[in-house]
Amino acid sequence: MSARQGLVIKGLVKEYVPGKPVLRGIDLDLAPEGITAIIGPSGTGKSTLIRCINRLVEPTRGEITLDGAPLTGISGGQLRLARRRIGMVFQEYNLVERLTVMENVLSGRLGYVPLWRAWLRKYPAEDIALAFELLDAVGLPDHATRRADALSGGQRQRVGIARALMQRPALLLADEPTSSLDPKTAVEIMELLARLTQAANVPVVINIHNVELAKRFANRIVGMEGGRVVFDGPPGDLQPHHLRQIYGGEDWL
Ligand SMILES: Nc1ncnc2c1ncn2[C@@H]1O[C@H](COP(=O)(O)OP(=O)(O)OP(=O)(O)O)[C@@H](O)[C@H]1O
Repeated sequence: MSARQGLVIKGLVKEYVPGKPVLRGIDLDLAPEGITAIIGPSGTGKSTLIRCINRLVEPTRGEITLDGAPLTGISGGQLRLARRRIGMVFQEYNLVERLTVMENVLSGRLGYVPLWRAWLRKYPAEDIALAFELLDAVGLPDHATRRADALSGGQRQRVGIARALMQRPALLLADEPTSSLDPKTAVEIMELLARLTQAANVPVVINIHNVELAKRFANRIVGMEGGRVVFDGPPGDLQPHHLRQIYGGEDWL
């Protein structure tokens, strides 16, 4: 398949409980560049949507393709190959706490490196060079040998971003990457994510609660409510009436 067709989602439905859809038919066509922010109230299915894309959650119906290659309807080795092209940044970082920063970053290559090499910690020299480059890029050049559990939240998320980029992904998913961080660190992490993914030409789909951050950093906002997309457009088009529709009520506006 030719490269760079972006992420295409058609008729995506997810029912954790049969007959009770959480996602009720999502259609999205995302360009292979820029940041798309998914906003919406708690429980509306934002995480479910993100996790259907990399198949951490199994869609009930619908199709998803990345650069023309299917992400749905595949399993085993095919799914492993597809997944290694999708980086993921998590709210709670998901680092291996007792391992060093460097080992955590290198683990982004696990889908590419034979298991025996990973066990023996014999990563190819080019992977190690890239890991140092990324540690530098995320502002942690002197932290390679520190254990992950000795880092602050912001530093952990920097490692999480480096690990995701270590995959040389065709798509980066971020599930509330700033929700555990203080407001200043949250902005710094968003700036970093935006800068590095733009430099690497990697499109990002980010699930985010903070509407201001979404508007500041995303090129496109997808507003969800009740398992459906109710707004889809550039940040400048997102008006208070859309926010009322997405979040309900207006006392909070
Ligand atoms: N593994 C699961 N089994 C059953 N129900 C689930 C599961 N995961 C999520 N749900 C339900 O699906 C709905 C959507 O959850 P999801 O986490 O996708 O929403 P969200 O919009 O990301 O919420 P939040 O912003 O609070 O993270 C919720 O009602 C949730 O309880």
